[in-house]
Parts: sequence; structure tokens; C-alpha cells
Amino acid sequence: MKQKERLRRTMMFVPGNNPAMVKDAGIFGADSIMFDLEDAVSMSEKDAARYLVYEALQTVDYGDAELVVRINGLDTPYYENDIKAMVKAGIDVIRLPKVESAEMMQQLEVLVEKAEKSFGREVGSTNLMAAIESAKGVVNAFEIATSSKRMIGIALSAEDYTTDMKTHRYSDGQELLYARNVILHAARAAGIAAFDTVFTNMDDEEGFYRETELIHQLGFDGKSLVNPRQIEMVNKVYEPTKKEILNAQGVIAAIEDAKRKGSGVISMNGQMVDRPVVLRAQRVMRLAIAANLIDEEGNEIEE
Ligand SMILES: CC(=O)SCCNC(=O)CCNC(=O)[C@H](O)C(C)(C)COP(=O)(O)OP(=O)(O)OC[C@H]1O[C@@H](n2cnc3c(N)ncnc32)[C@H](O)[C@@H]1OP(=O)(O)O
Ligand SMILES: O=C([O-])CC(=O)C(=O)O
Ligand SMILES: [Mg+2]
Repeated sequence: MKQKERLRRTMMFVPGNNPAMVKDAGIFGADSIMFDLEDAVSMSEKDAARYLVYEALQTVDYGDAELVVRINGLDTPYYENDIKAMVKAGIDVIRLPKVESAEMMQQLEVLVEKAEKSFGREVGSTNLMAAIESAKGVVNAFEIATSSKRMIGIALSAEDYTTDMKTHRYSDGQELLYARNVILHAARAAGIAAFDTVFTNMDDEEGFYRETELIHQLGFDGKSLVNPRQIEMVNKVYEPTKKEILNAQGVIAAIEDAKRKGSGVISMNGQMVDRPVVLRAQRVMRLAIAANLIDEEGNEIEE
């Protein structure tokens, strides 16, 4: 069977020093669980958090979720121990915070490869991603996105970014428009995923929906989250609707019919259908299959 496309709509931060949250993080259905060793953990708890996450990775079953760790930055005394422990535990992805250049990712990659060799992990098995949290990071987004074959994505981190830009976050998100577009273009040009930033006001559901609809419209793969309640809201925005699935099936059937008749373009309900329309329809189908809405044959899956 063909491998399903990995969905990366929801990447949930879990404070690495909170045993209850670390233990239960798998029950909420996030596509990716991101254990945090960085800013959610105080200096005095850095070693305890690393140990807790290491133990959890050995003992807790997180199902199909992709397991990510946000390690401490390269300007701290913690990152080398973080890398060793997380590679030893077999983490899927290491997210480096506050990345400003390709060299920073390459410095990380050297240490990851060394750790893979010393702990008997397959070389290349640990994926990497970068969080972009400053003007310099945004300016260098494409070189960061293409810094290593291990890169699976880049993320905007708007709390630190707006601080660096001498502004703060507004409800309309105008202050993030440039960074979002640059990061998205860098990720798409590099063929990797683009993640939007956290939304931290848990009481503003309407604001959360507005932001998620915007980043979905722009083309982001998904979003970093801080709370399990946000997962369902993101999935609702990202899930292809029945109408979109039916339309995609119609497009694919129409173009196959056209091809049989020797043409690459056809009209469907007054709408021109050609290659880019077909590629988009195929993506809707892949997302619907990955989200278990339909099976490989295109039949609806009952809940
Ligand atoms: C700028 C940055 O760097 S952001 C990244 C770093 N920040 C973080 O990692 C913060 C992660 N999030 C949290 O700690 C919390 O969600 C808070 C502080 C934002 C809100 O906390 P609460 O108001 O207690 O959340 P809420 O009432 O919705 O919690 C409901 C349940 O979900 C659990 N939960 C909440 N957030 C998380 C999480 N991120 N991961 C796992 N479980 C969580 C709670 O433990 C609680 O479980 P329980 O019902 O068994 O007691
Ligand atoms: O990665 C994120 O969205 C959270 C974060 O560190 C920031 O916003 O500075
Ligand atoms: Mg940050």
C-alpha cells in the first residue's frame, strides 16, 4: 500500500518539566507532539526536564504522533546534553529555536550525527527543523530551509519575532504578514513544511479561528499549539469538506475522461479544468485519505 501523506496540521508544545502533561500528551490527537526543553522550562529545571522527556520516550506509547523536541538554543549551556539524550531516546525531529543562519543548523547536524553514531542509531534517522524568531532569521529563511537534507520544516515563532521587531502581536496579524509570507515561500521553494506560530490567548476562540483560517488560506501546513483545545479547531479548518472532496473526485474523473479523448483540458460545470486544477484536486484527495475521511478507493469512511 502507498504510504499515507504525513499530516502536520497540529504541533503541540508540551512543557518538558510537567510529568502529567508529558505522560498524557498522546491522548489529544495532535499530529506532532513537541516536548519543550527551552522557554517553558526554567533554568533550575533543565536537567530534570531532559531526564523526564528521555524516560517518557522510552516508556509511553504516543501512537502515530510524530515526536518532536524543542531543545535549548546554541547560545546556552544545555543544548549538547539535550541533543545526546534526545538522539539516544530515538526522537523523530529536533527543533532548534532562534535559528538565524544555515551554519546554526549545520552545527546542530554535526552533533546529531555524532550522537547517532555513538548511540547506535541509523545515521540520518533524526530529522531537523528550525524555528525562526528574529528579523535575521526571516531574511535568511531560504538558506535555513535548505541547510540540510534532514530538514522537514521551518516555523515562525512570533512571540520572540515581534519582540525583536520592536512591536507586539495584534489581533489582525498585520505585523506578521511579511514574515509569514517569507517563511512560507522559503519552505515551499525548499520542498519542506511551513508551520505558523502559537496563539496564546486561550479565551479568544474567535481570534484563534480567524488566525487559523488566514494561515490555511496562505498555505501553511499547520500551526504550533500550546493547548489541546486548539487541536480540534485547527483540524476543523484544515479538513477538506464533503463538497471539496466531491469536487476533487469530479475533477479527477473529468480529466481522465478528457485524456481518453486526447485532450489535457476540459470544462466542468462551466469551470476550466487543467493540470494545476488536477494537482490541487489530487492534494485534496491525499489530505482526505490521510485524515481518514475516505479510503484509497475514494469511498467515504463512516465515523
Ligand atoms: C512562546 C513560547 O515559547 S510557547 C511554547 C512554550 N509554552 C508551553 O509549552 C505552554 C504549554 N501550555 C500550557 O502549559 C497550558 O496549556 C497553559 C498554561 C497555556 C494553559 O493551562 P490550563 O489553563 O491549565 O489549560 P487547560 O485548563 O485547558 O488544560 C486542560 C487539560 O489539558 C492539559 N494540558 C494543557 N496544556 C497542555 C499541553 N500543552 N500539553 C499537554 N497537556 C496539556 C492540562 O494538564 C489539563 O489536563 P487535566 O484535565 O488532566 O488536568
Ligand atoms: O514557536 C513558537 O510559536 C513559540 C515561540 O517560541 C515564540 O513564539 O517565540
Ligand atoms: Mg520563542
